This record gives sequence, structure tokens and C-alpha cells, in this order.
Amino acid sequence: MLLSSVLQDLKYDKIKGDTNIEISAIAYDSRKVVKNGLFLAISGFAVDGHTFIDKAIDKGATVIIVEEDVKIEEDITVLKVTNSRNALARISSNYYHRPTEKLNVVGITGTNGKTSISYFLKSIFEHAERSIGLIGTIGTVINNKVEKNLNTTPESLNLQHTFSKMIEARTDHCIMEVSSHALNLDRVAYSHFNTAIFTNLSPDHLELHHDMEEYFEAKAKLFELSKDYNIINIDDDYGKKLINKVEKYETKLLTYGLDKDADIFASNIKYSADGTTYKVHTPSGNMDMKVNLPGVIYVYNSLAAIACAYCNQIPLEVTKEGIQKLEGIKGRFEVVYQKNNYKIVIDFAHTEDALKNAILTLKQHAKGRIIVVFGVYADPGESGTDKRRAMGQVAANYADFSIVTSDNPKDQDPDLIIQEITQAIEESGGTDTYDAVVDRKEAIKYAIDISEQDDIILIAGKGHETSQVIGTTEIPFNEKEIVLDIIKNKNQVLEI
Ligand SMILES: CC(=O)N[C@H]1[C@@H](OP(=O)(O)OP(=O)(O)OC[C@H]2O[C@@H](n3ccc(=O)[nH]c3=O)[C@H](O)[C@@H]2O)O[C@H](CO)[C@@H](O)[C@@H]1O[C@H](C)C(=O)N[C@@H](C)C(=O)N[C@H](CCC(=O)O)C(=O)O
Ligand SMILES: Nc1ncnc2c1ncn2[C@@H]1O[C@H](COP(=O)(O)OP(=O)(O)OP(=O)(O)O)[C@@H](O)[C@H]1O
Repeated sequence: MLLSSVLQDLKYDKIKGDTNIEISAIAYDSRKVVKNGLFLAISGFAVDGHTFIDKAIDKGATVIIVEEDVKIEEDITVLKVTNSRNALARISSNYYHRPTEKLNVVGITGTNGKTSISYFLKSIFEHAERSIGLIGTIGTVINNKVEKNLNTTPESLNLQHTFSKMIEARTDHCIMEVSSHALNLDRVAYSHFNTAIFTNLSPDHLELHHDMEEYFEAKAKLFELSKDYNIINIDDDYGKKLINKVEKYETKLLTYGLDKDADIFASNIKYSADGTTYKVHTPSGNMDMKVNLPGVIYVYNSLAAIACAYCNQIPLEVTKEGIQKLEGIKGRFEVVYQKNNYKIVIDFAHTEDALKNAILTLKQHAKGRIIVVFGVYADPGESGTDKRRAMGQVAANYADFSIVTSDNPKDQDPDLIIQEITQAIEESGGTDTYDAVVDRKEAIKYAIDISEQDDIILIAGKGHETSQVIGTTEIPFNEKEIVLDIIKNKNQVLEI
């Protein structure tokens, strides 16, 4: 592609060279540069991409984009921008011919619920015979083929490439999770969103955003990129704040919640252990709904999906059937073993709010104790210790017994993470209601060993994930298989 076309609408200073040349590809990683390629240097969190410019030139880069002053002797094109990640988003969108202008894109943001809503929407859109693609924590889905993503919301170059693959695959709609990192780091800049959905906001990722206000402002950016509808949870405090902010935007606002004040709301909610029924009220009519996932959080998540289906002119009856067709979501309240009232549930709850909700949902229908196995993933800085304290407090206040263990400790000391969690449990009065087992597999085994008839074991934090990152090593860790294996061996000795 001609470099000048790739640079369309980008503000830059030409340091030297020609912009009227062909480039073969774009890379932001020197290791991926190809002959006659463009290399864009990013000052990252771990290393500075500008230090790899020589390597990129050795690999054949003929265009270099920088955000810092650098000395480049070679006779190549060098351009300077004020923000490399933002520039990457602009040129990536140009390189792939601005694909989001040809797709109906739904972006979902908020601390919890994004993946679940995207799966409700997938089920509804497919039932309505619409062709859809998905981008999120579980991976990228095109034509029902799932590919793993490094990030929930990929870097702009990878993202724009994915959009273009969706168009090639004749996909009309793209449902994507938009993380606060993505919004903060311009991964979705210059993407056109038709609809933006806000779920809720509770403490998470404060290592990047420092405080809740910054975190909120990052999330709010999505609602400046949406053209047709902003769909917002009116019951969430930050949702209310967002409503105040976006009310003056031209994009239409649609609220959802449990209250009659919402445009789309639920009444007559009836909870059971494996699902919920309620009546939904929408501007196009009312209907009885059945959701095959338990608890109030899935009432909220399904309402968000119904609101989005409404904005996309999907008949309510089709929406109802689509929601009902979704039998479960991997690692979201997934019952991996059940015998009468005894249950082992795997859930991706890895924030304090999610953990609290998960325990309370299980408690509603439990006959015995709720035993929780959980850890806190490595989260650098002071905010990391805040999270450990908060998760410890939730366990002390709501679980009957907790087994504190590891959850992707990465380069941090797992014993120290556990110690900080258990200290919070003790400070919250839970001295006799926990134990600590650093090895996650052993912790699960211990939970099963101490459990009795009617107990429910909640294994929280890893959900759909199939590996654990300890140090720099990724170890296979399939929680469902581990549970079934332990149960199988145990049953040879003793029937639960
Ligand atoms: C903290 C964070 O967000 N890091 C992201 C960031 O990496 P970074 O800035 O640390 O990169 P770096 O290693 O310092 O490298 C800087 C630059 O040098 C380049 N480089 C590096 C080495 C080399 O030999 N040559 C070279 O050119 C790199 O390609 C990069 O462009 O930019 C990378 C490229 O976009 C991201 O993949 C990476 O996400 C990492 C993997 C990550 O773990 N991110 C998490 C925190 C994240 O983004 N999570 C959100 C939310 C998840 C949720 O929903 O909870 C997500 O969307 O996934
Ligand atoms: N609406 C909600 N409110 C609070 N907690 C929720 C809600 N929906 C889901 N959760 C909890 O959060 C966990 C993660 O849910 P989900 O994967 O849908 O969220 P997410 O926003 O995609 O999270 P992540 O970005 O970390 O992948 C679930 O396993 C559940 O415990």
C-alpha cells in the first residue's frame, strides 16, 4: 500500500525521506518487521520500542514512526508523531481500509459482565440469522472458529486486521468487549461503534488507572465513539454518572435496570438455582423471559443484551428464544460436578464485586456451606494490595469457609499475595474460617476433602482459563478436568 494512503488524516512531522513509497506491512514489534515494512516505535510499560529501531531496520524496515527524537543514519523515511499508540490506531485503520465503517460494531465495557453479554448477544443475533463475529476475553470468533487473543481487546493493528477478516468472512455484526486498557491505550481509537454498552464499575485495574475517577473516565471514552445508541445500566452509580455525561450527546440513550425508570426493565423476577425467569418491559412490548444462568447479575446481563437486540430491530420473540437457547457460558457459574445438593462451581469472579455476587447467588439456594477457593492474580503496585485486602474481606464476610490459594502470581511471590489476603480475612473477623494452600490444585483437592453433603464449592478466578502463569512459565491448568479427576479418585475410596 502507498505510504501516503496509510498516513491519511494522521498528524505527523516528516523528519526525513519520501512518503510516496509502497510499504509491505506495519509492525509495532521489531521482531515482526518484514522487508519494506513500516515499524512504529512504542514506549511501553516494560521496554522502549525506540531501542529496537536498529533491529527493525536490519529486518528491512524502510519507514520508521517515532514519538521521541532519535538519530537514524540510514537513508529511509522517518516520521514523528505525538502519541505512537494513537498513530498506530490511525494507520492500522487506514491500512485495512477503515473496516469498522462497513461493520455494525457493538462495544461492551464495564468491570464485570462484558463476556456474558457478548455471549447472550451472539446467541440472539445467530437466532435472528444475522452473521456475527466476537472479540473478547474468550478469544476472537469468526464463522464460529475461536482463536485465542493475547488481550481482551487487542492492540489496534491486530484489531483492525480482525475487523477486516470479519468483512472477508462476510460478517455483518461485530460484538466486542472493550477493556479500560484498550480505551486508555488508544487500541480502539478511530474505530466506529454503532452501539456502546456500559455494565457497571467497581475497583479493578487500578494499577493503570490509579483511582476510580480515572477508571471511569477511561470507560466513558467508548461513549464518545458510538454513533447510534448508548445503552447504560441505570442502577449502577457510575452508570448514573455516565448517563448525566452522555445525555447531551447526539447518540440515542437507552437505559436498563430493575427499576421502572429504565427504558428496558425487569419485573416479577423469580430466582432458582439454575436460572431465572422475569418479565421484560421494552418500548416494543413486554415478554416473559427465561435465563439459564442464576442470580441477579444475569438478569442485568440479559437486559443489556435485550436492549442491544431492540436497537438492532430484532423482534422480542426472537430475542427471547435467543436468550433461552444459551445454556451456559464457559467458566461462568459452570457447574462441573453435582450430586443432589452438593455442587462444584467454576466461576471467573476475580474482582471483589464479582466474588461477593457469586457467593451471594449460591447462598440463596444452598442447603449446606459455601466453600470458596480463590486467589488474587498478580497486580503490581499499591493497588494490588488493595485488591488482596478487598477480596479477603469479601471472603471473610460472605463465605462459610475459604481456601486461599494462587491465581496467576506471575513474577510476584505467591506466599506474600496469600499472606496479604489472609491478613485481611483475619482483620475482618474470619480467623477460624480459612486456610491457605499455595498450590491451586492441592487447594481444590483440600476443598473437596473437607466438603460434606449439601456443601457448594465455588472455585473462583480462573473461569474459562486453561493455564496458570507462575513466574514466566505458563502451566496447563484445566480446572474442570482437575475437579473431575479428584472426584473420580475420591469416589474409589468414598462416595460423596
Ligand atoms: C500493561 C499493558 O497493557 N501492556 C500492553 C502493552 O505492552 P507494553 O507496553 O508493556 O509493551 P512492552 O513489552 O513494554 O514493549 C513496548 C514496545 O516494544 C516492542 N518491542 C518489544 C520487544 C522487542 O524485541 N521489540 C519490540 O519492538 C513491543 O512490541 C511494544 O510495541 O502493549 C502490548 C501491545 O499492545 C499489550 O499486548 C500489552 O498487554 C499485556 C500483554 C497485558 O497483560 N495487558 C493487560 C493488563 C490488559 O491489557 N488487559 C486488558 C483488560 C483485561 C480485562 O478485561 O480484565 C485487555 O484488554 O486485555
Ligand atoms: N453484571 C455483573 N455484575 C457483577 N458481576 C458480574 C456481572 N456479570 C458477571 N459477573 C461476574 O464477573 C465474572 C466475569 O464475568 P464476565 O466474564 O462476563 O465479565 P467481563 O467483564 O468480561 O470480565 P473480564 O473483562 O475480566 O473478562 C463472572 O464470572 C461473574 O462472577
